[in-house]
Amino acid sequence: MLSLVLPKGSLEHATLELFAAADLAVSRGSDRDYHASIDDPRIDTVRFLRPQEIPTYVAQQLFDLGITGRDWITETDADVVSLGELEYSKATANPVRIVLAVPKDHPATSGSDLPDGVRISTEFPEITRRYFEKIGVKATIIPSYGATEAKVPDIVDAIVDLTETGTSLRKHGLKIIDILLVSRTELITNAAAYADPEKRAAMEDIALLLRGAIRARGNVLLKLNVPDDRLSDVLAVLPAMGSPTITALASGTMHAVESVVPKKGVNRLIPTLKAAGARDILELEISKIVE
Ligand SMILES: Nc1ncnc2c1ncn2[C@@H]1O[C@H](COP(=O)(O)OP(=O)(O)OP(=O)(O)O)[C@@H](O)[C@H]1O
Ligand SMILES: O=P(O)(O)OC[C@H]1O[C@H](OP(=O)(O)OP(=O)(O)O)[C@H](O)[C@@H]1O
Repeated sequence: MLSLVLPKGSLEHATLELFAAADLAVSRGSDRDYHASIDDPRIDTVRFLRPQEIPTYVAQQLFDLGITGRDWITETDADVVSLGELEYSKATANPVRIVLAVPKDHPATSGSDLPDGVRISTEFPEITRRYFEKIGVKATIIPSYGATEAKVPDIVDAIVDLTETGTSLRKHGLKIIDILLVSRTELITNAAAYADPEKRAAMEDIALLLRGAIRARGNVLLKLNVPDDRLSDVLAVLPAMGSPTITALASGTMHAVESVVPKKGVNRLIPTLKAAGARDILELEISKIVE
């Protein structure tokens, strides 16, 4: 029923991992195969394309559903309907930022400190044009096709580029003087597909599975038994997503406790729970959390 377009390039690997975790594993002949499939009756076709082009093709109804960055939706100004953000980037769960950067020793501390005629290299000429128009600086915008950081200071004075971890900017001795956009990965559709009740229901199912898989990341389920007289001590040290589930056991004077907790720190939490009186502690992986 749905035609789906996924991003090739920076987001490709993380997208494939997410779809597998959401029980929507993508099958294709090789990583050079731009046609793929998902063994799910809600998804008829799967294509891989560059994220820059995805908003336009989704807006033109060539695809019902797509994944791309907010940066390219803004740059292309495509008429798409967002089904919400998905918390992942190339390397982390954090958003990326489109920033204005200059060499570390440059006196400018914001975009408006730059003089008219300043030369800017960028892969985002529209976002850059709108920004300089807004701050009233007449910049010369030079489109870049990659390796943008390497062009300062001899080819251009400053760059507008994407940063996630900041590694590339640091490596090239650049400092950020303004943030033009904070961009997350998004699930997008068009008004026609969104207005079709069957397609909309299918897209909402897919969104729910993807979000459930993201929400589960970094969490585990702890199950433990606690003697009644130690219950308050154990609950005092047990973090919980919401509140823990507590069930009286059929025999004796014990309660069973279940709680979703962050994986980070569980190596300290388990001994602390044991010291507080917990027994029979199980740590289980979680594939999805749908609240
Ligand atoms: N660390 C990252 N570096 C680059 N893009 C990232 C990163 N994390 C997330 N993204 C997102 O991935 C998309 C990358 O799109 P784009 O087409 O510019 O790059 P690409 O296809 O990965 O190719 P290239 O790396 O050659 O620029 C953007 O929407 C961007 O916001
Ligand atoms: O802040 P960081 O974590 O270092 O990530 C950001 C860098 O990653 C991307 O470059 P990419 O490697 O895709 O090459 P490109 O410059 O040729 O697009 C982007 O254009 C930045 O240069």
